[in-house]
Amino acid sequence: MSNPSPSPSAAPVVAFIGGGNMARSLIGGMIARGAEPSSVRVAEPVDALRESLQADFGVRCFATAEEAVEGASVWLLAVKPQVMRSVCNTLAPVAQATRPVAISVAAGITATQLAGWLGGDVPVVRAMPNTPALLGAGITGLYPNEHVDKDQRKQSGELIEAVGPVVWIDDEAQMDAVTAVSGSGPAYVFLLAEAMQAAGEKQGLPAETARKLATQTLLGASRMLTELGEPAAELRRKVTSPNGTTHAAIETFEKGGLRELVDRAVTAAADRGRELSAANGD
Ligand SMILES: NC(=O)C1=CN([C@@H]2O[C@H](COP(=O)(O)OP(=O)(O)OC[C@H]3O[C@@H](n4cnc5c(N)ncnc54)[C@H](O)[C@@H]3O)[C@@H](O)[C@H]2O)C=CC1
Ligand SMILES: O=C(O)[C@@H]1CCC=N1
Repeated sequence: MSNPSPSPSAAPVVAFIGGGNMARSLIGGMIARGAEPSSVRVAEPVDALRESLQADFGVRCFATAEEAVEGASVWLLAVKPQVMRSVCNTLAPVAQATRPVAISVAAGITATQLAGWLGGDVPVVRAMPNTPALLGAGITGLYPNEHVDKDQRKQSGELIEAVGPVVWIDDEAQMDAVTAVSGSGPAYVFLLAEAMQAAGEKQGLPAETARKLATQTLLGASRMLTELGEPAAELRRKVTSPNGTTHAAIETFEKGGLRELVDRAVTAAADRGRELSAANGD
């Protein structure tokens, strides 16, 4: 009997350079959504990380970037910004010979820096995903440089869409704002969860009860935000009875300067992105 399904070889071979937290989230999301493990190759120097990626997802892992990129038309650069330059320099001869599209998730490192470090004129897509990608619930900002053609743009978008929606950014300078809002954003929510749990415990709740109440509340509120299509301010208004309990809490947040504090935190993250770029040179 003939097999009508398309051959797995139709999917591009993707080489991840770096197999840490972000790569794990992306790989986990891709595999859970049907990517063929044999089409994913990972370079990761840490033995334990290679072993766990191989065991958890069935992907092929290598100790060096040069081995991982063999036969890959898409490279996903997922190392720390501080080591990106040396990793790209190592791969430059292969990039020039094989002309892959290089997708970088590194905060702050610009497309011009990446293309230059890879030997010049390389198609580069800057991507800023976030760790909920692991559950297919990520959001990713994407910026293509001038060497990315229509097919590569489509291919990059489809690859990342496996782990959540994408937004294309026209002005690369805005990638630092994307990083500060959604790239780092999950950590802000986790901090809020920690604070709500601790406050609940201080009010006398057992730790596990406080954790359940805080986390399920964040889940439910996030679902309302994403599924009901109502503005956050309107949803907040509906919880807040005049002179009720929520009113007392919200007034405390407002008087304590929560909005200004969030603004300062997001500005600090965006500034740090720009510093990372400057610190790593041309
Ligand atoms: N963690 C997050 O929420 C997000 C991270 N990012 C970006 O993702 C990148 C990676 O961040 P994380 O995954 O959090 O860091 P991580 O430290 O968990 O992962 C980086 C991995 O790269 C490996 N590595 C170091 N040198 C290497 C080399 N020469 N070849 C191959 N692998 C090498 C390290 O052993 C490490 O496992 C960063 O550039 C960061 O800006 C972007 C969006 C969100
Ligand atoms: O903290 C960082 O620098 C990375 C980029 C966005 C999330 N984590």
